[in-house]
Amino acid sequence: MSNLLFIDEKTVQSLLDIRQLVDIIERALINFSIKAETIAQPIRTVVNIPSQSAHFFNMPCYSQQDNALATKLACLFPNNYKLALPTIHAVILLFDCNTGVPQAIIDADYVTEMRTAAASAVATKYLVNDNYNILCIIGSGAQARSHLLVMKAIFQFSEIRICSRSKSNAERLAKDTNTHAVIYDCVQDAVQDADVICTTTNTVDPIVFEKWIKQGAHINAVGACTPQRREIDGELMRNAVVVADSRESAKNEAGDIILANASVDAEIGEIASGKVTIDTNQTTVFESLGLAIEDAVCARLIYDLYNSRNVTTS
Ligand SMILES: NC(=O)C1=CN([C@@H]2O[C@H](COP(=O)(O)OP(=O)(O)OC[C@H]3O[C@@H](n4cnc5c(N)ncnc54)[C@H](O)[C@@H]3O)[C@@H](O)[C@H]2O)C=CC1
Ligand SMILES: O=C(O)C1=NCCCC1
Repeated sequence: MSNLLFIDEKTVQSLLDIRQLVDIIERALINFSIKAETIAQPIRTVVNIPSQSAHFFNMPCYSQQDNALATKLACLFPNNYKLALPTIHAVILLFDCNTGVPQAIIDADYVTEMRTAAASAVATKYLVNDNYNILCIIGSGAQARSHLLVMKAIFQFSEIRICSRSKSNAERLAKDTNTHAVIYDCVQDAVQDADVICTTTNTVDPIVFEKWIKQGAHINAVGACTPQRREIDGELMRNAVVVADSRESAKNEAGDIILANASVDAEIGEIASGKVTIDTNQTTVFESLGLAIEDAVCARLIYDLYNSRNVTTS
């Protein structure tokens, strides 16, 4: 194991380009949905830590065409905000596909933030109504930040709204990301007439309701990744066109779907590949659970770029 690399967060940040990231995530989502035989990705295991309302995820994946064999280990500790610590900490372990030799341990906090936003960008590309104007980000944490950065880089919105329970956090996020944003602390007001809504919160109970949103809006529902949590109200989930990153993950992990008794109409990879077509005049929800393949392709890209550029920033 003498060549095992550790690639730190700063180096990861210097290597990843948003457009390239969105492209590889789109390819990964397509392969996941239509070339399933070349990918091995069991449903992730989740170890619960009840004393902290926390979860420890193990997310393994092998993708033949991406030359990627990796697992991500991620901790979700929602109470960390009390300690001014990030809620999610993650590392990816990358292995050589031919020999099983470990190649790298990669700090995956930034990867988790950006690849999730990239998946939302792919969903938005295929599900948003052509005449979109207003983006509304709900939440002001790590995912809110990455979603703002990626959405701004990929789409042209005429108005950006950030909604957070604390207006000062939303203002800070706008300042940090150099975003001219309208700030809200009321979700009902913030989502009114919005064309794209990204929910990026740790809430347990629904915060977005059908009667508040515009018919034909597109929602990237990112925050509710366990069967007990939901961000989107049941009526909206049952009436909208629901697109998931993975049907199997949705069935096992998505509180928004399980608790609403809603169904998944398609996987985003099926739509991006052209296998399934969706009428974008309908209200759509992209239910994002987060897939190990997204992390595996990022890890391979980061490792290859690191070696080709021989970057050392630390
Ligand atoms: N779909 C995916 O692939 C991924 C999903 N996630 C999920 O995204 C969520 C957010 O993650 P981070 O941004 O890293 O967390 P964070 O802790 O940095 O941000 C969470 C935000 O939610 C807000 N919030 C919490 N409860 C709320 C409520 N009841 N109403 C309104 N806002 C509320 C907080 O104020 C904060 O702004 C987590 O629940 C996590 O499980 C995280 C990574 C990947
Ligand atoms: O997909 C991921 O990565 C995560 N999803 C749920 C929360 C922890 C990280």
